[in-house]
Amino acid sequence: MKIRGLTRTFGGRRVVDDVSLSVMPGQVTCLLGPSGCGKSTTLRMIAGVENPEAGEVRVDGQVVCDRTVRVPPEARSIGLMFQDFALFPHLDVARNVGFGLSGSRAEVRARVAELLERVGMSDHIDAYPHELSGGEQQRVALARAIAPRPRVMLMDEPFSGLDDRLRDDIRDETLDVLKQEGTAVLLVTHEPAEAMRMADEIALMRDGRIVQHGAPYNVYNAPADLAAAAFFSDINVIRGEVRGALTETPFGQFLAPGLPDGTAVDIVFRPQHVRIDFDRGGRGPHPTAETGTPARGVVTRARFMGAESLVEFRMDFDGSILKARVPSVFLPRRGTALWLMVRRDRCFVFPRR
Ligand SMILES: Nc1ncnc2c1ncn2[C@@H]1O[C@H](COP(=O)(O)OP(=O)(O)OP(=O)(O)O)[C@@H](O)[C@H]1O
Repeated sequence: MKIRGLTRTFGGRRVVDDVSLSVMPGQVTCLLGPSGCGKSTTLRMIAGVENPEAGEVRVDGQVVCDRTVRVPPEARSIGLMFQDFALFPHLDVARNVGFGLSGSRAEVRARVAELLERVGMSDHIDAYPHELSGGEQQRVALARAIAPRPRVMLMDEPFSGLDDRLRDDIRDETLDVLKQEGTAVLLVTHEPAEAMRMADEIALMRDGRIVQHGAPYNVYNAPADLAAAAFFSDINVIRGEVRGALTETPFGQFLAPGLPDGTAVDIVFRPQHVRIDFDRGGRGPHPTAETGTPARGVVTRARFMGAESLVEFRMDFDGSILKARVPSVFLPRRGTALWLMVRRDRCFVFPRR
């Protein structure tokens, strides 16, 4: 599936602004962004229930929507799975799944049986939706959505109604089924963890635009800007200024390639890339190439989180607060002086906006 230049305005505001992306068969792209950034509107235009002002949608190379063509939603070979896209309450599982299928009764019955087997619901073929748990209903909804073999599946927060444990299982199972079918999947979510778990590609959306697009690893480890970094985790920010393609900070020098002298920059790093070490009579550990110069801070808060501790420091150099995530064998007391170092290869330098 390929979309190009999709644009939609509501009340004079461009809620979707020139959005382009493509999803290959058997691939999952997550449209990730905060509430209200235009994700659902994008999906609705692809599905055909909302009309774009500009742009084009292609499924398998065929135009299903542009300035002149408007293929109706049911003829686009697009399946939908939305959180509130309920099963028909008055139909049993078999008839829910077979609802949109054409062919002889025997063919429909065979396809329904195959799909229910695939999603592990064969034992519930005669059940009605109210007799099923949320997870079971979701499995049936998946079987129903893939029954007509759509080339594209659009999913809008489809797992948000499920509790955490179940959600992980259903996500993985759903992905397996869609990959086996070779469906191109576009999944909308506002949860970075969900996107990273499910996506081959993440398209990060903000204010109606795609601000970054790439594999989860790359989007997480090479964010396009400060907001993109902050969307995936807590971040620490220290300020600097560029001199000779470098910026000097209490943690040592950082490269600022391509930025002219005098540019104000934010040096950004995630709490898990902070190392801590003991105070040795007012001195810290030696600087290293990996972690640069240590800087001293005093613990203002430390929380035990199971696998790790979240520790906050007030830094000696300017009184600012920095956060560190460290293995939970460390749970320093409030008021303890410690030395912080940051993984230099995990810091991002952005011009300040
Ligand atoms: N039919 C409509 N009329 C007017 N404004 C609309 C309409 N549909 C959406 N909007 C506005 O467009 C913006 C984007 O909405 P959209 O539902 O696409 O965002 P979203 O990123 O999916 O958010 P959420 O995750 O909360 O659903 C919002 O400000 C919303 O209020």
